[in-house]
Amino acid sequence: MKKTSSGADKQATCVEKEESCEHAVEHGESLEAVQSSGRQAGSALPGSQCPPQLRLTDGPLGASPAVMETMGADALPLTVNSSEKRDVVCIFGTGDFGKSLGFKMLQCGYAVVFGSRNPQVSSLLPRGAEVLSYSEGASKSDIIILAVHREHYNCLAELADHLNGKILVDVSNNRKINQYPESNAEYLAQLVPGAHVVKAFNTISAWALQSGTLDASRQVFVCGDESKAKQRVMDIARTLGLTPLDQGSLVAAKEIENYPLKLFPMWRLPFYMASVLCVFFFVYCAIREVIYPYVNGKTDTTFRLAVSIPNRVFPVTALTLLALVYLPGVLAAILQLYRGTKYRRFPNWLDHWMLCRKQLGLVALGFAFLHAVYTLVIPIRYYVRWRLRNATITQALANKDSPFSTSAAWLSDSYLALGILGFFLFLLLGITSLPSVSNMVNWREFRFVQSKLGYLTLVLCTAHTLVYGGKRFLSPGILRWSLPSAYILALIIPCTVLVMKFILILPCIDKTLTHIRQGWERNSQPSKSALNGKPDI
Ligand SMILES: NC(=O)C1=CN([C@@H]2O[C@H](COP(=O)(O)OP(=O)(O)OC[C@H]3O[C@@H](n4cnc5c(N)ncnc54)[C@H](OP(=O)(O)O)[C@@H]3O)[C@@H](O)[C@H]2O)C=CC1
Ligand SMILES: [Cu+2]
Repeated sequence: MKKTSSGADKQATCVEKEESCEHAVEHGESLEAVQSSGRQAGSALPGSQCPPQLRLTDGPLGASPAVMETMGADALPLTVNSSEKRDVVCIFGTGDFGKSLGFKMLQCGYAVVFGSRNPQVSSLLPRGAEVLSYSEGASKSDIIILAVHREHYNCLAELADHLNGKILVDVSNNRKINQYPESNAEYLAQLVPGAHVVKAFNTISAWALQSGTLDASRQVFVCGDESKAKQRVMDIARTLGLTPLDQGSLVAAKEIENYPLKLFPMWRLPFYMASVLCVFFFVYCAIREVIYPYVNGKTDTTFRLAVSIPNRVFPVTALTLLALVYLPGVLAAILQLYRGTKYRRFPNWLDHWMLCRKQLGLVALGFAFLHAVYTLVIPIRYYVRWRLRNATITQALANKDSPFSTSAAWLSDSYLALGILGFFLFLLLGITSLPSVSNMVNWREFRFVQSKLGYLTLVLCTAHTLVYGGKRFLSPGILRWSLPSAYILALIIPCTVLVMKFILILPCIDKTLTHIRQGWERNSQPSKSALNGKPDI
């Protein structure tokens, strides 16, 4: 989310955020959907990738004596047509990032001029690039990419005259989060006030640019105060086959600089929730299925710790996590109904929870997958084969046969069918949330899959667990030390979510909620806090 400084801006951001949340809540899907529509808008245009491979034999600026060695045979620059006039881009700094970016730009048809402290000794630069001093390089282009560390920006103050009116692209990163009071881009803007500073490319690694493995990091977050300058940088990013995302004014640079330093920010909460659930259910099942039999009958059932108990913990965790994907949407809807307006911020914890729903869903899918694998090995387990054999022998010795029970067959088959269908839809949800797939579907399709199919998955998986309980469900015999089976606990959150959702879609409640989401407010007086831009919570 864009960082803004003024109160009015803050309000705009707040409303914008709630708009997104509102959509998300309305349809119960992940906010990723909201982001995905932005992604689509900013995604690389078809055909904006590097042009067909035609070798450049000579730089557009003429082969200067400073043209350096090649970066290897496969690193030869490729371009459209050497006779075509190409944009000239200047890169300051001939380090790892400068070289890799220059190489990629040459490949994509740009003319590249490097600015270096020592143009004569810079080596291993891509063929076709010219190397000049900083001031000479700056005079060749009106767009200059600074592939230099922030610590060395002070030398740019001397070049201020050469940089006036130019677009300066800051690509720098820091070693620590919030290392300096102001962002590197803002610091640069202070050093060279006459230039238009744009922050971009800091989330792309030099290695990815050079090796072409850009799958993981195609997104380029761009921010700057001058919109034309920003547009030009975004055009360059598109031409390089990247996906530029406009993050607003230069104030956003601080957040953009922190991105590469954050380790899985959106995955932390899902992993934390999953770990807590796993540990809790593992200990719970161990008490019921290992410690209880030992205390009561001195039976050693520790072997259950390897397969039986994990195969209880995984499905129970998967189902609880899946319900936790849909719980914040329901809570947000209730909050909006209670407040009678959508123009108030959700509490931070709810906001954060909403934002990591996609990750929560994917972690849940991982556990569901483990449950499927563990279930497949059940027939080859020694314990299971031993029990089957024993039951058969006992029956044979007693000369008895067990009558076929249609209801038991129905229960077992419905349990399996619900599980298989639930898992299939779960997989479908996971696949459609991948950026490569979500970029291919439109906003309506994405919403349909993540919301309608999502709830259907939750219904099927909850039903799968209910049928598993079957007739034993409420029999007191399944209590051990008054503890019910883990699957009964696992049903609490999913059933609560489904009941709440069911109430929310009742016509009378749904109508009010839809009104609120369309901007209607119960108290017609505008909220004071909404006017001065302060969050309510
Ligand atoms: N490496 C990466 O994967 C990424 C790097 N970045 C950012 O790109 C910038 C450059 O990184 P990288 O190329 O890895 O760094 P390097 O250390 O490899 O290169 C930095 C370059 O800065 C120039 N420079 C200018 N003034 C000085 C000085 N006083 N002392 C030393 N060097 C100076 C040098 O070029 P010359 O000798 O030609 O003047 C040097 O080669 C950094 O801000 C970094 O945060 C961003 C994303 C990824
Ligand atoms: Cu199951």
